[in-house]
Amino acid sequence: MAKVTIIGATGQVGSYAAHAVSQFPHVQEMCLYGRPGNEQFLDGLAHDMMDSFAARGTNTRVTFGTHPKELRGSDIIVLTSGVPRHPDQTRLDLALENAKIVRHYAEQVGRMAPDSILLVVTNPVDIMTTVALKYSGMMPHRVFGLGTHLDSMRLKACLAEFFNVHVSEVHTRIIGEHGDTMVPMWSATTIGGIQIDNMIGNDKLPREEMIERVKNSGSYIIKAKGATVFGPGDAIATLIRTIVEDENRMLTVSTQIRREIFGHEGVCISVPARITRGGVFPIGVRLSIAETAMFGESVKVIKDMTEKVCAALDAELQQTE
Ligand SMILES: NC(=O)c1ccc[n+]([C@@H]2O[C@H](COP(=O)([O-])OP(=O)(O)OC[C@H]3O[C@@H](n4cnc5c(N)ncnc54)[C@H](O)[C@@H]3O)[C@@H](O)[C@H]2O)c1
Ligand SMILES: O=C(O)C[C@H](O)C(=O)O
Repeated sequence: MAKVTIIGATGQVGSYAAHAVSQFPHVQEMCLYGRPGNEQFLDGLAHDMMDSFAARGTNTRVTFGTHPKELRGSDIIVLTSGVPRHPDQTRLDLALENAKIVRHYAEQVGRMAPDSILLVVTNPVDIMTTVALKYSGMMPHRVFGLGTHLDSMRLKACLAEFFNVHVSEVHTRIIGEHGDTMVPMWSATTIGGIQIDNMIGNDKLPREEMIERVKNSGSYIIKAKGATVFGPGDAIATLIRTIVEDENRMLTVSTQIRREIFGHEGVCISVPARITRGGVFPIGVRLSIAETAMFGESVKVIKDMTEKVCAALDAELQQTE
């Protein structure tokens, strides 16, 4: 049984994720957490969710609050607080502003629930995962980001459509940045268990266009309806279910990588990882030459921005001391 807390529960992604996660029988308590001043909204959200649970026959207890003590006893915390991008912005444009918000909550989590597992959703998610890891002081296997799990699902949907099969027949993953330098792992892509290069019709697969569609999916949806909600919310729910039910699945999430298995270190970036009730553990894999080069590019983009952001946060802290 688990207590799951959503920080940023008043937001679009936070509120939908809270509802989606509450359906799992192992989730005993769902705590809706937000900034002071948002109590009335959180109260309303809790009541609305309880009505839904009565209709669905869900037994999860809903609590809410804005005081850091609410974080105590959490097994899993999902951090969704932060500003979302406008259609003309990139995710990286949000880095400095959101890093301050993530640092604030990471410090609270580190103090109140250091043994929990912290899932970071706030964008740019890879950089925010490093910020959360640094300022929470938690163990690396206990802090991870949604990363390219959502992008992998988006590619999966494109491939299912192209080959006209059920999505569950498609296995694929995108590694690297949740952003423009993401790296499709065609070498790990199968349809009904058959390596994609062996599928008849594969020569007509518009690979470049598909990856462009995945890269632009977030901004396309934001332009059309203001925010991406169901995609990220259900991607979050899958990860939480994997942890609470100790499924030991191998998914692609942002986690701190180690030089000995990836040749790079000092960043959180998406790689295949084993996800259990005990945390998230990156798995070393052999990449093709092209994938290795693209992954190196992705590491560089994330590393440069992470260093800038952490330097700015440290400078700000020194000024206030
Ligand atoms: N990683 C992903 O795949 C993914 C997917 C969707 C959204 N996101 C990111 O999640 C974040 C939230 O998106 P959303 O659509 O729910 O936005 P939203 O505007 O609906 O919600 C923002 C939430 O953050 C809180 N917040 C905003 N500024 C704050 C501050 N200064 N201090 C404390 N809390 C603050 C708000 O109260 C609210 O709860 C954004 O950064 C967005 O880019 C990431
Ligand atoms: O694109 C965004 O800004 C939101 C999120 O990262 C997404 O990919 O849906």
